[in-house]
Amino acid sequence: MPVSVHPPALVISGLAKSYDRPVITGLDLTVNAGEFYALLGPNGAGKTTILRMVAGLLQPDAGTIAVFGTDTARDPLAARRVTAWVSDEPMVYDRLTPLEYLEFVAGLWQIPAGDARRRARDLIEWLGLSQHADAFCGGLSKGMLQKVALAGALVHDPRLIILDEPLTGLDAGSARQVKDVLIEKVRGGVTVIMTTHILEVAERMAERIGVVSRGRLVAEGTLAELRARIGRGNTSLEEIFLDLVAASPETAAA
Ligand SMILES: Nc1ncnc2c1ncn2[C@@H]1O[C@H](COP(=O)(O)OP(=O)(O)OP(=O)(O)O)[C@@H](O)[C@H]1O
Repeated sequence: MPVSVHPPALVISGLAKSYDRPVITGLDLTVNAGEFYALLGPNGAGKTTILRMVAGLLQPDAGTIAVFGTDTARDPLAARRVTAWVSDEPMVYDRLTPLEYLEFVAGLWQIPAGDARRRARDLIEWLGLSQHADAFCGGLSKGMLQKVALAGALVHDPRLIILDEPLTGLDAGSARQVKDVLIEKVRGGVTVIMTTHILEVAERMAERIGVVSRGRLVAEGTLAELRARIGRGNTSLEEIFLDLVAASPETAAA
């Protein structure tokens, strides 16, 4: 099948994954290029499992995932080259400074040393880490490490950024910096998909919102579309979210 000139950033079809029981059960999801998309859902709904499969860290049992038209099973490296994955558990090397860590990651992507140093310095400044650029990561707070991990994920200039709960544990200032970086990226044409339990963040930042319940997408749309779907005007996202999850057949079956 020929690949379209402007494929969506992400197309998931019929995705399924079981652990000791089915967790993702036939998920279809499309995110357009350049979109800011928020994935919401109750604890255990399967959001992290979905994103880990998109990032190539977990093998689906069934279904396909295409990133900018590239099937992640057929050409995982090409898909990873354009994707950034930011886990909710930042993992960086304790005995490296943020600057060294970013240069190391850039090296893995075979970015020339001079270029790597420039990108690393820019990201460190952008995320307000300049004061800590030369301290060992092992001595940084969790919030700072989250920002270092985010910088590490951005160093190869990905076109799709996938983040799992990127704002949890960040103070107001750091959360602002991370939000600004993501908004700036979307303005530059990058696609951002993130999970969040902070509904206000989804409401303010995301162009479209997907609600996952028990491994399925139970609703999707702009805030206005979700409001219209539950038939109530001027309702908060929190109320919409609770209504949608409660009304989903998966919840009713449970
Ligand atoms: N490695 C694993 N082995 C067995 N079960 C798992 C594993 N990882 C996740 N699960 C189960 O899969 C389900 C979905 O988990 P997942 O972490 O994807 O949900 P989530 O929507 O990201 O939840 P949260 O909002 O709490 O982070 C949960 O019931 C979880 O216990």
